[in-house]
Amino acid sequence: MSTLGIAVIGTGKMGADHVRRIGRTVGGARVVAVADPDGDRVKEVAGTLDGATAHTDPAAAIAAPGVEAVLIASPGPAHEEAILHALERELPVLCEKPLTPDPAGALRVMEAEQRLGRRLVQVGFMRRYDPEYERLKHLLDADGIGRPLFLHCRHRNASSPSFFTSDMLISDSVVHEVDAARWLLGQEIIAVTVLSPRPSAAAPEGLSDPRLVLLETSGGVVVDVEIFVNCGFGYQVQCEAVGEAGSARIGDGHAMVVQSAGHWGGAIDQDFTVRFADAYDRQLRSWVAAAGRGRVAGPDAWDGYAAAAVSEAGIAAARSGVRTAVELAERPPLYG
Ligand SMILES: NC(=O)c1ccc[n+]([C@@H]2O[C@H](COP(=O)([O-])OP(=O)(O)OC[C@H]3O[C@@H](n4cnc5c(N)ncnc54)[C@H](O)[C@@H]3O)[C@@H](O)[C@H]2O)c1
Ligand SMILES: O[C@H]1[C@H](O)[C@@H](O)[C@H](O)[C@@H](O)[C@H]1O
Repeated sequence: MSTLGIAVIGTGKMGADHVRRIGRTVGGARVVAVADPDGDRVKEVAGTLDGATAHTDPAAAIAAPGVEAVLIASPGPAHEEAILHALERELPVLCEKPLTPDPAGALRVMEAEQRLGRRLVQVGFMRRYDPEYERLKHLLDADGIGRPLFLHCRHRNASSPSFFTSDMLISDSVVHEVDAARWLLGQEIIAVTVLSPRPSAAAPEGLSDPRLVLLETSGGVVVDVEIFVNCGFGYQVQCEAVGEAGSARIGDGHAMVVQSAGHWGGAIDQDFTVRFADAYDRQLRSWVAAAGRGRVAGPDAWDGYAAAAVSEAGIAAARSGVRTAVELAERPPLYG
């Protein structure tokens, strides 16, 4: 079997994690080039690889010999440029979420794909590959709890990175719930309302954390998302679907409950790299298999665009305090 040569763009926390996964848990692929404007960082990551070239310019990594597919893990605002370089070379892409922070950038990515006449971009909405989310999706698809009415979601991070902004609570964090809700329900999000309580004392100065985000769907379902990125105690992603004939809940993380010395309890994951380890592996395996055939199989640029349009409405709603409608372009036939 031939191995797929991958360029990894951005070698920070997520990029380095993907590089490790490709080496250890994903067969049929190898990293042949890495890029990061931080020269020391990119050399350090390249040093863990056998024969990969290190670049400070993403375009040079994408054009490096042996590159057949591109994995983008740079910050959101840098995604569009790297995707367009990859599409110029007709290379399959796995781009970390968000596809782009704004819908205008996502539309340009879709235009480039439409010029090529095929989909080459997959967005890293890895929750679609999480076994618990998959089970919930199967239940809803099988009408297991009747017609859905609510999704109650909690998304908590132990702490936020230094570069995190109030807008990013929506465009970088809640974007996962936006995609999960669209996928679980098979409906678009049509309006967003954001409530911002008094910030937690643990939130960095100026960060509006936590927030409550209300999403309304085209099918009349209401999705509430508590986003709290400095909760202090760990990483939690929970979702309860309530339907006309029952409810189903995932993300309680009760893999093992210990009872000892007059107490009961278990551990809370501290990080997404632990909670979603399986999902990242399965996402990568699926992308590598499809990319080897020159295709993509998972969430596509339309999904990235729709999520960016909801983020834009959510950011406006948070600033105005007013329910804000989502403006969505017509879905091009390529994404039908
Ligand atoms: N799917 C998930 O659960 C998940 C988890 C964490 C991060 N992410 C996403 O992964 C991406 C990276 O996040 P991170 O946490 O690794 O951030 P990070 O800050 O740890 O790493 C980003 C890296 O990109 C580099 N970089 C900056 N500009 C660049 C450019 N123009 N081209 C290439 N590299 C550039 C930085 O020097 C840094 O090394 C973001 O899109 C983020 O939203 C996804
Ligand atoms: O970039 C990260 C990542 O997407 C995590 O999955 C999410 O929980 C964080 O809130 C976000 O900042």
